[in-house]
Amino acid sequence: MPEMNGKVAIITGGADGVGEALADDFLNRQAKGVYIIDINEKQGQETLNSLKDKHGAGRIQFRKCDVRYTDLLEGAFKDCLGQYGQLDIVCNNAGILNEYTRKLMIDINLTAVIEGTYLAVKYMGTQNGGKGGVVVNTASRVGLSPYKLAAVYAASKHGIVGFTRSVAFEPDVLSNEVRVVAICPTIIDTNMVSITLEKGTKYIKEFKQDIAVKPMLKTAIRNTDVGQGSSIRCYVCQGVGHRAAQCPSRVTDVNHDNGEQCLQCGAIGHVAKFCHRGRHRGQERKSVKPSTTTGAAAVPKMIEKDHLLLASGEQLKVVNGACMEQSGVVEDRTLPVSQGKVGDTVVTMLRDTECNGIIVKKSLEIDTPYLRGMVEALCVQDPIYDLIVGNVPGARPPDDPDPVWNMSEAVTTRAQEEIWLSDVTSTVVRLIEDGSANGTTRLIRVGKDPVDVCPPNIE
Ligand SMILES: NC(=O)C1=CN([C@@H]2O[C@H](COP(=O)(O)OP(=O)(O)OC[C@H]3O[C@@H](n4cnc5c(N)ncnc54)[C@H](O)[C@@H]3O)[C@@H](O)[C@H]2O)C=CC1
Ligand SMILES: CCCCC/C=C\C=C\C(=O)C/C=C\C/C=C\CCCC(=O)O
Repeated sequence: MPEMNGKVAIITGGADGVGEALADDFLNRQAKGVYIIDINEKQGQETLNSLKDKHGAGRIQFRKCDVRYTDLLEGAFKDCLGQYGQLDIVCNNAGILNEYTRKLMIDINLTAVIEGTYLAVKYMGTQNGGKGGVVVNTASRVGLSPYKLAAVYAASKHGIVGFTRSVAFEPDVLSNEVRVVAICPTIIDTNMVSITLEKGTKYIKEFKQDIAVKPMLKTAIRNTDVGQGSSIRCYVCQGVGHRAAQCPSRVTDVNHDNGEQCLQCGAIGHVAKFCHRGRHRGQERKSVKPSTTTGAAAVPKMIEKDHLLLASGEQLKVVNGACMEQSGVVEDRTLPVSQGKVGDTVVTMLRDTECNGIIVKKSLEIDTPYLRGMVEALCVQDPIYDLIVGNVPGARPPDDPDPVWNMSEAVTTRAQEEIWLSDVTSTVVRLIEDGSANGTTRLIRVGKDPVDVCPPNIE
């Protein structure tokens, strides 16, 4: 994939599991160099050799280092820069799950991630001779909500999430042109799972009961030999005897070329979340028609798996399938979900690239990090979020919310309003309660266009 072309990445905890898979993926995407840091020398050498066999010797390095020692970690950063002359991406990924060694776990999972982030700013920052770059901190699903079977681990991951969300907007970090993001995966069948269930927690029985009632998680670890030690197992295909880096099934996975049709640009060979064509040109996307022209036919009736079933019978994929549990409950905080305001009401909003309109419960004016001003909107009784901002003119891309937007200070100056509204003046729309017996909300189009009332049963 071209976007990694010529980039150099450091990956901590890269000898195994998620880090190893990241290394392999970056190399497949034509990264210029991947520099693996890991405390496990034997595993590191093994991974180094297998990645060299696969990708060639010059593009992969391994350095034994315990991330808890910041001076040693800094030595590795310097060595990487010496080897490749540049650094563009830092993945602070090393982590453990052991509820019996609490301080150690916080040191590795949280403190080392914090130090690794500041080292990344120091060595990639534009004010320090670098070209800027990206920091990717590996948190977890349990960094976003409580997890009673691994409380200290969950605390360390909550710490990563809180730190990442804060440091990303630290003035020094912004001015150095370093982006800082976190990833929050749910359970992945790496050695971490088998090791944890062997000696990292006393709640093995509870964990097994937990996953037994969660089909998605059960699938994710379906072949883990709990308590059988750490035999080499591929977490991609679940097969024994090879690692993810050597997994034959990864070839298509890495290229995202599985014959599926992209909902954004219509092309075959990639899915919407990997679509680059539509990325900053939301208006070209064609998965959902603009709201006011669709009327009742486009009103979502119910969620079925990862689709909205429309009254017309049409099915629309509304958000990434990964966020839909089989129960139909949407719960994935890794989506671009933010707080926003509709009038004076604080709402949870989703910046949804699979949608071309705006969906609100009731709205006159919105104020969010992705879009502000009067909007044309589809009114739905129970949307999956109070406010969904699709690919309407003026909407910022999901990975580029307004960095200075602050909910508590969300006030609009007249000058700002004019700028924000410049794109939408032809169809300024008001949502009103029509006061009819059934309480139906109607869309009333005002502004430059003649007044036009949408079908009454739009809910
Ligand atoms: N496996 C899972 O279900 C999930 C894992 N994660 C996170 O993903 C990250 C990677 O985990 P996995 O690949 O699953 O585990 P893993 O155990 O397969 O890999 C972790 C790597 O980190 C290295 N490491 C541990 N302590 C270190 C230290 N002090 N210094 C340097 N390297 C060290 C290990 O040697 C190992 O190679 C961790 O931060 C973990 O918390 C997040 C969500 C789910
Ligand atoms: C208590 C034993 C946990 C063993 C799992 C091993 C590693 C997990 C690493 C994580 O980061 C955890 C990710 C997800 C949590 C696992 C199950 C969560 C069930 C969460 C839920 O209730 O949906």
